[in-house]
Amino acid sequence: MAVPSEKFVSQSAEIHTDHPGYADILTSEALAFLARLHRYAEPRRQSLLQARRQRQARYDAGCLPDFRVDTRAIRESEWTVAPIPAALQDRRVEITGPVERKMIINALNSGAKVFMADFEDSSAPSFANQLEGQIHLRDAVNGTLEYRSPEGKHYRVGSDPAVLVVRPRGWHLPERHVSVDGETMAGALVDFGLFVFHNARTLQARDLGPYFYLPKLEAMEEAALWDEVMALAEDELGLPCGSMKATVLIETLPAVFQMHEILHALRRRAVGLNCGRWDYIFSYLKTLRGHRDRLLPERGQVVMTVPFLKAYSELLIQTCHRRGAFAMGGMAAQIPIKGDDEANDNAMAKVRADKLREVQAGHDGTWVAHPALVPVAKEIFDRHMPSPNQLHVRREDVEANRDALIAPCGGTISRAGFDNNVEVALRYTAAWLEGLGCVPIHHLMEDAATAEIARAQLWQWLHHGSLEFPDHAPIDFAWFDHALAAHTHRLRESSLPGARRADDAAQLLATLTHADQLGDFLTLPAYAQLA
Ligand SMILES: CC(=O)SCCNC(=O)CCNC(=O)[C@H](O)C(C)(C)COP(=O)(O)OP(=O)(O)OC[C@H]1O[C@@H](n2cnc3c(N)ncnc32)[C@H](O)[C@@H]1OP(=O)(O)O
Ligand SMILES: O=CC(=O)O
Ligand SMILES: [Mg+2]
Repeated sequence: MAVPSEKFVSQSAEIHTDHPGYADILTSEALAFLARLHRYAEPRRQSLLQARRQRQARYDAGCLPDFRVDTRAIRESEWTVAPIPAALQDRRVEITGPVERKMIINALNSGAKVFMADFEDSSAPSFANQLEGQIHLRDAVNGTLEYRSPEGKHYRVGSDPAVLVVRPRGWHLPERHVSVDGETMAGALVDFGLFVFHNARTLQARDLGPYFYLPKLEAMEEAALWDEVMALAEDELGLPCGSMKATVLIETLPAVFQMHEILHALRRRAVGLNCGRWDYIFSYLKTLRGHRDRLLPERGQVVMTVPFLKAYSELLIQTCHRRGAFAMGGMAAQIPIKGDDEANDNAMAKVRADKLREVQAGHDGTWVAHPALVPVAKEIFDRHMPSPNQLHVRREDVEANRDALIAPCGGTISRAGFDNNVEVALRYTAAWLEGLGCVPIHHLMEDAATAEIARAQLWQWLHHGSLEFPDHAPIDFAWFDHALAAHTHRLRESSLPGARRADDAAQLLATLTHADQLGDFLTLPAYAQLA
């Protein structure tokens, strides 16, 4: 049913929506709060994004990332993060997922210690998705979240739910439906601002946060801006300073060289760092896009035991534990496979091996993508981590070695690996344009980060030229164009997620892959086409 467009105006914050149900999220007080956050943070956000571009220009000109000289004192002096709240002391298994009503209930009831409600990698940020997510989270915090499926199954949050941690969008993404003083707001501040405005006091009254995961940071100054935004919000909402807590995803290559600095910038509220391995691999590709000697092989070969990823995860553990913060592991891409026991056993064995590596290396917890994986990961962490965390594992054997962190990664590019990247990038982008931020493809969880790897690898392999498949056939644009046309046809004719947007996704992928420069984010041009 068509509903009239509503327009809310409050102290220069303007929002357009066709859904009357958003009125109790987009109250004039909430919009005024968003406007204050925007005015405080926007000039700095813009200059931080500019600093990213300047850094990348230096890498493109041949420089390699390294530890900072000007922040040596932070790395070398002794300090720790502020005490960590009781609710976050044991994070052995964290489930992540989009902010969809049924999935939130399932995640909260999954037996995981933490649920990361995701406005980021697993969300296609249509205004409807983001605002409905806010409604669902508000209902979850108020204890009223329920869902009745079309089959009549009734979903309700149980008595011992996971602790809620929210991941807003990264600093780079705009929210074009919200403007202040004629400027488009940052998606990050809209997600963060609406969540804290509606829930912070309720959570605080229950000694439960608000708690956040902060994605895609590249520098300590970006962490400092988050710290100040949270301090401003605490002040505005009457919360004690430092009551909002943050776990930072170390998922960009520049950030791995500033882990102490990032924790230091957030030290009154930092509780840990997380190995966001998929964006980290994407960032390795993007940061080193001009360096032919650092091409990556096909995605299946870039596993956590290759030298540059092993060095990253071990240095993260050492850094966190020296500072009294938790070192969270990351996401294995395997999900349960229905109707094929052998394939499912193999997938579960891969998840188990990944979690065993993490707990034995010293991680304090890990991520899973699906409720059926909670007991799998929990069993491993329970067996190898009897205490709530392993802050005592100091990993003093680990060396902060720049060359190890950017070590080239040997391997091959098979036709199947190339073809899989075309299929994943296409199908994910098409599903995203339909409003789905996470989809299973060939029994793997695919989200924005994994799709970024797929399309960045295609660009890298094609633009560095003279690469060959193992049978010596050239890896060239003719092969790419042919594979893209074949997958687009197949998707368009299917009933898979993304079928309706197959052609739009194909056009976007072709443009990005043929472009002279590797685009910063797939989701930026795609956002222009998202409803
Ligand atoms: C790189 C990163 O950033 S990783 C973090 C971001 N990525 C994620 O969070 C991944 C989240 N996972 C998902 O979205 C899903 O698991 C998918 C898309 C991969 C697979 O979803 P589906 O195909 O629906 O899985 P499946 O059919 O097996 O689901 C079975 C049940 O589990 C539920 N479920 C699946 N994944 C989740 C989850 N992450 N959280 C809560 N519930 C879930 C389904 O809703 C379904 O519930 P129901 O039985 O009550 O109907
Ligand atoms: O956000 C997590 C990642 O792996 O990327
Ligand atoms: Mg990520």
